[in-house]
Amino acid sequence: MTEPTRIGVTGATGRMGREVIAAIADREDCAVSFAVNREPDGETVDGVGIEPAAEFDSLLTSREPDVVIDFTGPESALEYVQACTDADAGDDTTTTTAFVTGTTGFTDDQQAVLESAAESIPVLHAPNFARGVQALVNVVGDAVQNLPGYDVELVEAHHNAKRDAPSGTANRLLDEIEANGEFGDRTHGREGEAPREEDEIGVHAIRAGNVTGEHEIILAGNHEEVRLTHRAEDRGVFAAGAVDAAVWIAGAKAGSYDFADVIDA
Ligand SMILES: NC(=O)C1=CN([C@@H]2O[C@H](COP(=O)(O)OP(=O)(O)OC[C@H]3O[C@@H](n4cnc5c(N)ncnc54)[C@H](OP(=O)(O)O)[C@@H]3O)[C@@H](O)[C@H]2O)C=CC1
Ligand SMILES: O=C(O)C1=N[C@H](C(=O)O)C[C@H](O)C1
Repeated sequence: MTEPTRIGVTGATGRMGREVIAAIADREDCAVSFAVNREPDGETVDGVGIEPAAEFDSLLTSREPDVVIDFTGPESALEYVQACTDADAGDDTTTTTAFVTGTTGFTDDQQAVLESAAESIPVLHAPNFARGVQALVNVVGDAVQNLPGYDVELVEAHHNAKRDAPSGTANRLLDEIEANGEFGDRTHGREGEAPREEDEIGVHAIRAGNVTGEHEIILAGNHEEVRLTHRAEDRGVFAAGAVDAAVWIAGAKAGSYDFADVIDA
């Protein structure tokens, strides 16, 4: 039997960190190597002790995880990926720790830092680890191409503690929409007196209560309407996808990967 993939978990007591630890516990092909947060208070998550994030670098060298799963924030994700690249000697003397991040809200510059880390270690970034969202990404371009001139609006809804808007998933879907049609500006929310521009894409971010994550693309014209909707019912769906990605990427070549690579493998 092959050795289980050893996974380091950041943001371990966050909404997603907890789900990731639970998802790892559900499987036999992987195990938690260590789990960190910034201010551990002796708490455990599913029996896993939480260690100080300040010790992340030394945990990388002492525990040698195959991969780190990160759901934190853009700045911290970059600090963690940098630590993984720094710990990698680029030869056989150290274990290369791959980096899987589901963190969203990166600026273009921050995204570039993630890309440059991928020159020395395997890095997989996905704004959404639900397989249904990947299916939605795959079909939305076709829908747009088949309905030229239709109005396109995107509505996403999340819990009231989410920081970034629009969501990372919304931005990914918008990129796909724009790559498949002739569009003008993205209009974030709408107010005032003028009707919508024919070619604008309306983008609406709802933040309320405990909503796990919903994305809907509306294509409307010619006295008809198509709605493509994904609704996550439980954060476990994201965690399961991230752990699939971690097991898949362990031992991969340095490079930049996304969740489609995992699904297509
Ligand atoms: N790709 C996907 O499928 C999904 C992506 N996400 C994304 O994952 C990220 C986290 O979401 P969620 O779990 O809901 O958020 P939470 O706020 O619940 O948890 C994030 C954790 O990250 C840590 N953290 C935040 N900022 C920093 C920092 N500057 N330095 C170090 N650690 C930090 C905190 O942990 P502590 O302070 O304890 O160390 C916090 O508990 C978001 O970007 C979200 O959009 C969410 C769901 C699915
Ligand atoms: O913050 C969240 O909760 C989520 N964030 C991701 C995003 O920004 O797209 C994915 C999911 O919708 C949940």
